[in-house]
Amino acid sequence: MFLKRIELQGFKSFADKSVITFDSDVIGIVGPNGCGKSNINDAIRWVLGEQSVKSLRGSSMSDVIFSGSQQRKAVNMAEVTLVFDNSKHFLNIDYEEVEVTRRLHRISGEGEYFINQTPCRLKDILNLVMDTGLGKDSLSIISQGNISSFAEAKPEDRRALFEEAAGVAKYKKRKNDSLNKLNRTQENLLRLEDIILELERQVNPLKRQAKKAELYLEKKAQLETIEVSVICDEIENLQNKIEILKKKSFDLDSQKAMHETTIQVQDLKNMELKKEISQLDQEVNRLQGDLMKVMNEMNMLEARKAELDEKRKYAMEYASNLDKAKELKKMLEEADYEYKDRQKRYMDMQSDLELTRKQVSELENQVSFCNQEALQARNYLNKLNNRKEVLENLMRQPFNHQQGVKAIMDAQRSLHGVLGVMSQIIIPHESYELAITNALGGAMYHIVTEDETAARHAITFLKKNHSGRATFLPISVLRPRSLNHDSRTLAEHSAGFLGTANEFVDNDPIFDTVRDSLLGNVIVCDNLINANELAKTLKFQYKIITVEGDIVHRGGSMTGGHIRDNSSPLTIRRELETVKESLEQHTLKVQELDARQTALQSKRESQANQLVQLQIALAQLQPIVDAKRAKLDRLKIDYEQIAPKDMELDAVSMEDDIVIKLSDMYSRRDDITKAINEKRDRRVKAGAEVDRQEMQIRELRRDLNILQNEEREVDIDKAKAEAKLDNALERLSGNYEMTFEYAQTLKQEMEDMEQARADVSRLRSEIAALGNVNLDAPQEYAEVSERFEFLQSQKADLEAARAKILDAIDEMDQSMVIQFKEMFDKINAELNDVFRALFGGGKARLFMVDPQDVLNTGIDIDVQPPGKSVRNIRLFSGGEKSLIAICVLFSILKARTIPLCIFDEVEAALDQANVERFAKYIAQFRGESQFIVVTHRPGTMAQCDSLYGVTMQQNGVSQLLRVKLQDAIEMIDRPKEAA
Ligand SMILES: Nc1ncnc2c1ncn2[C@@H]1O[C@H](COP(=O)(O)OP(=O)(O)OP(=O)(O)O)[C@@H](O)[C@H]1O
Repeated sequence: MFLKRIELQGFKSFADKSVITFDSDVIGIVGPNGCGKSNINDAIRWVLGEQSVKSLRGSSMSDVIFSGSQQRKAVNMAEVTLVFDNSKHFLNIDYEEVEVTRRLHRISGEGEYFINQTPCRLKDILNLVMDTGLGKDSLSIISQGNISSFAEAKPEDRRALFEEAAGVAKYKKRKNDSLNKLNRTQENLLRLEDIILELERQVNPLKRQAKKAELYLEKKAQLETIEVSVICDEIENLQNKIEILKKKSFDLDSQKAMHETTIQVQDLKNMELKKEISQLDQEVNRLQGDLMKVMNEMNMLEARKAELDEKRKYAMEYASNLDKAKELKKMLEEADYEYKDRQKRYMDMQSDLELTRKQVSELENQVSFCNQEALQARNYLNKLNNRKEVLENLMRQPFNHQQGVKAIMDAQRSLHGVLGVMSQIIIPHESYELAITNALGGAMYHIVTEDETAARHAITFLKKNHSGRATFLPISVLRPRSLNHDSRTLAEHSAGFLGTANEFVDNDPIFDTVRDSLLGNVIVCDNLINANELAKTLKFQYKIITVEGDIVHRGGSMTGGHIRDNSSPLTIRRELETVKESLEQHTLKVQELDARQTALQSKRESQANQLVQLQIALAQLQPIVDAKRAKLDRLKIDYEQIAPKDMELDAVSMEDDIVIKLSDMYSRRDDITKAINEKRDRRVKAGAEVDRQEMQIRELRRDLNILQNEEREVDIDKAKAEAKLDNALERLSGNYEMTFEYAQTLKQEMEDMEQARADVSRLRSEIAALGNVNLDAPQEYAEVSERFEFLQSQKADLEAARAKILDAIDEMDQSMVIQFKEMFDKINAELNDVFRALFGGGKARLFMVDPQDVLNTGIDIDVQPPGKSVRNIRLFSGGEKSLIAICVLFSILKARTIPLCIFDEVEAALDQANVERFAKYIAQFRGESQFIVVTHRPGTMAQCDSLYGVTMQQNGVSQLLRVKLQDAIEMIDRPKEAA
């Protein structure tokens, strides 16, 4: 005996607490239709965990709670308890007696489960009865419907019964759990794979972006290191330059001040000279007045003397010889005095005349030489002016012979990215113009553009306007060229090597690439012999040019000679500068010569004038001297004729003599004339000095002008340098947020600043070539790849888990196959005997529809009752079908002990004889299994150890009572109402 007791309260028709105590193995439950017998069956299944409302014959779980009747109110809770004897440990629990309770509350809908009055989960109850044969799918609780549906069921549906019998439910459940787990794992894996795929899609582009960003940052850092040093160097150079320019400006200021002072001093001197000239003029005027006075007095004295001489002549006619002699002697002495005086004056005048004549002739020579020099200088000046005009014309129209270049440069403003023509972009160092001209050759007229697009637009422009052709140099695609390291070393150790052509030009740094591309690998040599030698040494790999413009081409061919007009845009600029310089010098020289010429001429004129004056004076004096001489001679003769030999004459005093006065007057006249001449001479000299000074002042003013221009240029250079300095500081603060002082602490010493600049522009173009850079990419990549790796490892874990689950399922499958097959064979072995016993002969056999697939195969039955050939179970009668099902049920009970079987009118369809066979067969299991049989059939009742009657005395409420066999039979036959 397994089930000891059932306690029901509020369950279906059992409104009151009802307790059924079982004390035997075969118990019959009897009663009229609808009294509540099957409700007992339902109650047992309900406690054992039935969840199907349908199989509990309701539409909701609350239908199991007593719903009231005419006399009774509905109750709010249903509770059923089963009490099991577990001394044989059918239930997997250590208790000897097990009490299982289920409770349901109508209002809350809440269900409660208890094992031995301890609350538990439904799952615990299901686990408790699992594989005991008491499961809801087992044949332990069989109703009439189950029996008839067994025959009708599909082979696949029948399988559950055998699985329950084989006790593989736990495997199946575990397998189901494992499969669910597998499904979840599979779903997780799929989800994970989707995410991994998505991440994979992100990872590679992010990796590329991260690499690009790292490259960008690396190049940026390199650029910063180099450019900061380059900018620092630039700033230092500019500061030095500004300092030098400031000093130069200061020097120029001082020079200017000196010039201005000198001009002031010269002006002052000139004023003084002019004052002197005016004084001299006044003095000359005064002297001329004096001269007039002297001349007047002289005339007066001459007249008086003539008068005196007349008087003497008259007196002499009437005087004695002695008196005559005295008088003659006096006259003789006067005449001698006069003659000597005039003679002396004549001689003095003559030597003055000679001296003046010499001076005049010398001055004439000087004037003529100066004239010649001035003429030559003027001619040369004209030539220079003509050349300047030609060169300026060429400078204004540099591309007259290059139609395409001219068209582009005329339209430069409207064409984007056209930067200029090579010949305008680079400026050769002094005396390298020819060399650079020949190094560039035709490339001198190539047009530099920012990039290929600009060049393409310019070419389209030329085509569209039929404006000729031109060659373009897009900076963005040009690469700097240079001598390779070995060649450079060889060249540097060769005679005459001066450098590469790019080292002999100046240009804006933005054109460095173009310059180096065209000139970086062209060598400059001092002369052709050395150029040939060097070409040989370098195996004719490089173009070599000489300072004179001769060329040794790559491969060894040579070009050279003299070009009559060697003007090129590069040489013109220098030539124009030279021409302008010599124009200035020659203009000065001509001015100087002009001033000298004027001074010499005026001096010569003055001297010539003086000479004429002297000649006139001499010519005037000559007859006077002759007359005085003749007079003296005549007087001497007269005196010797009349004067006695021994006559003593008193000494003649000539103190107050008119002759002396007259001589004095003549001397005074001469002195005044001389003084006048001297003053005039001095005036001429002072005039010349003024002219000279004025010329000097003009020169000083011109120099001052030059200094002012120079100062202006210095100021412009200084302003430019300051603007560049501001720009460099701005670059430092704008690009790198650094002050110059801080940048200096980071500055690295660069061996080759040019190389550093080239590196800066190279790095800049490399950075530009990188295009858009996502600076967050490294961080994003790190995060995504970390997540990617994490998910990969999760995937590996899930795959390992899946493999484990699959292994476990495989193991369970194997156990199930073995266990199922064993039980199936056992049942099959029993079936034939049971069949023969219940059918009174014939044979029956269970078989697997697909023996290859034991885990899923349907189970069919092959029966042959005695004397019948029909084997298909579906073709048998209802009773036969029930009996076949009962046969299978008994076979299972024989193959495997089931502690409790509840049969609910399973034999209803059997005839009397079969009922008895059935009932007797049950009796065979007594001691092994307990049977609770709900029946209407007396044959069955007769085999029961005890019988319980279910009545419904109160309308709608079931009640239980123990009855005897006869009472039971009567109970069934009695109508329900009567009961
Ligand atoms: N929740 C409920 N509350 C009250 N009565 C209920 C409830 N559920 C079912 N019943 C009653 O139970 C009876 C059905 O009981 P059951 O099916 O057990 O009868 P039976 O004795 O097995 O009849 P038969 O011999 O015809 O099979 C019906 O009269 C029905 O009214």
